[in-house]
Amino acid sequence: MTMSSIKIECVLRENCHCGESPVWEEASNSLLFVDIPAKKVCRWDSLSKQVQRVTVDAPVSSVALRQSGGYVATVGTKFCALNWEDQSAVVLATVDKEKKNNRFNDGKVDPAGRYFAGTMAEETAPAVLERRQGSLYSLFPDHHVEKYFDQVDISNGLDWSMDHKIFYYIDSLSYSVDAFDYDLQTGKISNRRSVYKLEKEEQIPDGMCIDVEGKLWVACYNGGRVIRLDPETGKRLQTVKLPVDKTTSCCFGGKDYSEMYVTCARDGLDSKGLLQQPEAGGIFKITGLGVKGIPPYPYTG
Ligand SMILES: O=C(O)[C@H](O)[C@@H](O)[C@H](O)[C@H](O)CO
Ligand SMILES: [Zn+2]
Repeated sequence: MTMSSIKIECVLRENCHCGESPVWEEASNSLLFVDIPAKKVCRWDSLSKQVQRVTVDAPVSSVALRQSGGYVATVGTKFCALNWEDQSAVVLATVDKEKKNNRFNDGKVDPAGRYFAGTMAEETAPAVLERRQGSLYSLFPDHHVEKYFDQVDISNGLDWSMDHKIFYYIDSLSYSVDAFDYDLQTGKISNRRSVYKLEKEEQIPDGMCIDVEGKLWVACYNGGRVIRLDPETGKRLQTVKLPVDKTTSCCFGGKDYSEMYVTCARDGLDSKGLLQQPEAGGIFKITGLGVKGIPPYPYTG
């Protein structure tokens, strides 16, 4: 029998307007993340506890590792390469050129090194935006872009099954976690279906990651929690509540990927909410979950 001793700790009081896209970088013992409206990519060193920040020229919605060094990020409607040393961003591709109010949102690299990311209309307030303006794309290693579908409200969490045969995806305002069959060789998706519908108190599904047992962890915006789902049975297995409401995304990291890191937002809280949740916008670490994650895949282009 194993005793559950879950511990939740705010490891960094960053006051992010909208923290997102946590990614563990094993080589530097660091957590990468972004603050979307602040246009910042951040790197928190878990050993020294120091943060480095790079400011870019548009809202930055996701960051990922790059095999050849540095990072890739989605900035505005551009896929960019980010050089950490000189803080420069080079555009690799642009999407949604005719949609001036759009920006990228969540993104993640697939097991073959393609960078998937979707778009959305810019919000006037959290979850308030022109609907069905977004699309899902991926940047291939040769820098060409493929579009999968349009009509997306808020393109959000994404990950792949352990056998790489399923792609999981969240369009937040559908209140559903969806699955597609995935062809790793070609990067093609097919056969969309829902694997979980959020309950009312779970609020809005946002970022997502998978664990080694193939279960999905979904951060619930306004729900102040991450939930663990079994995509095969459609059942929720676990709820872990956090002391902040606007939980946006999660990833595994730390020693052997046994810790979970959770980002959250400050934007959208009123003055009372800010007083009640002083750590809103910080980075949280959850230990004692008893399940590990997997290393992030690097972009191979
Ligand atoms: O973090 C994101 O993915 C979006 O950019 C946010 O704006 C929230 O998700 C949204 O407001 C709630 O759905
Ligand atoms: Zn998100």
